[in-house]
Amino acid sequence: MTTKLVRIATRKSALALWQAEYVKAQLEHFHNDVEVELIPMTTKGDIILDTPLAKVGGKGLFVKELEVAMLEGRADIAVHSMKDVPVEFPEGLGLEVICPREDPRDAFVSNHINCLAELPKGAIVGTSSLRRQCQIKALRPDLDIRDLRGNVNTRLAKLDNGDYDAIILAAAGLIRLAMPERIREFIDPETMLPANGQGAVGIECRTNDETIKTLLAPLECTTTRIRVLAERAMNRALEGGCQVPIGSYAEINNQTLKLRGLVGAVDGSEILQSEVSGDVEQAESLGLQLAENLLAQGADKILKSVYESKN
Ligand SMILES: NCc1[nH]cc(CCC(=O)O)c1CC(=O)O
Repeated sequence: MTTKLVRIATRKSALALWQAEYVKAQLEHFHNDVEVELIPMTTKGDIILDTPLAKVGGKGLFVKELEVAMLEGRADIAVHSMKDVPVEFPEGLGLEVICPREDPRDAFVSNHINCLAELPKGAIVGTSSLRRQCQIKALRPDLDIRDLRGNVNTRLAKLDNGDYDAIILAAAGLIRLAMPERIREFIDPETMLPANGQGAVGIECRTNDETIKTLLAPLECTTTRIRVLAERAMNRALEGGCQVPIGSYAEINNQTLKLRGLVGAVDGSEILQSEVSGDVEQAESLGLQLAENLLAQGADKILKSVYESKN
């Protein structure tokens, strides 16, 4: 029996490494003839840390270098947080597997306040996500939203330093990094719609690499794939990357998929929302339908002004 080598291209942040180690452990669990090697690399998104992400522009800041490594044969797979993965893939690469989803909700994190609703007037909240910003602003126009960049640990350090009264992070990151106690409140999707794909880990590989695809197959989670497919279809139709004020969230009950979506003005002055449901087999077309509903409400005008303000 010859051992098969699987090389994982990964970012170096604690969360990226956790996700790569998770995939390594899963591959080793399902196959006794694989050897898995991690190839940590630095991406453009990791380097440009002093500019608000929304202004950096360019989709896929965190994935490009990993993709080049696979195309050049220096790595076999890349493990991504689905919400950072652009909707389109380069020629020759594809998303092969979507793993089981962690909690998709946003988390309210603070050292002295219990929940979003208890924030005093004028409190400083850290987030650099336009999606989080617009939803918080719509709910609480009195809050002072300030930019917050960096990986999960950097953001927590800035909170602990007293720069903010509270920060908003994906619950999934805190859970995976073994810091669930940091979460004061899981923010209900009714209050704040998560980003498409939030909490899900995806695996990308060369589309013609049958050996790797066979090895990856057991890691797939069908329900997560369907949910994320619907959420991403909406984003794709709105031509939204990850740095836009767009939220989407799919849930499955029996065979029925319920998809909610939102597009908001960055200052929270306008929030468009819609909801569709249908058979799980229709995941992608439900995503398109939802995007159309939002466009009919004027989502294109809001998104256009967001893109223009970035230039
Ligand atoms: N944009 C950064 C990013 N990409 C994925 C996660 C969290 C984990 C996930 O959504 O799977 C985070 C951090 C955050 O938003 O708090």
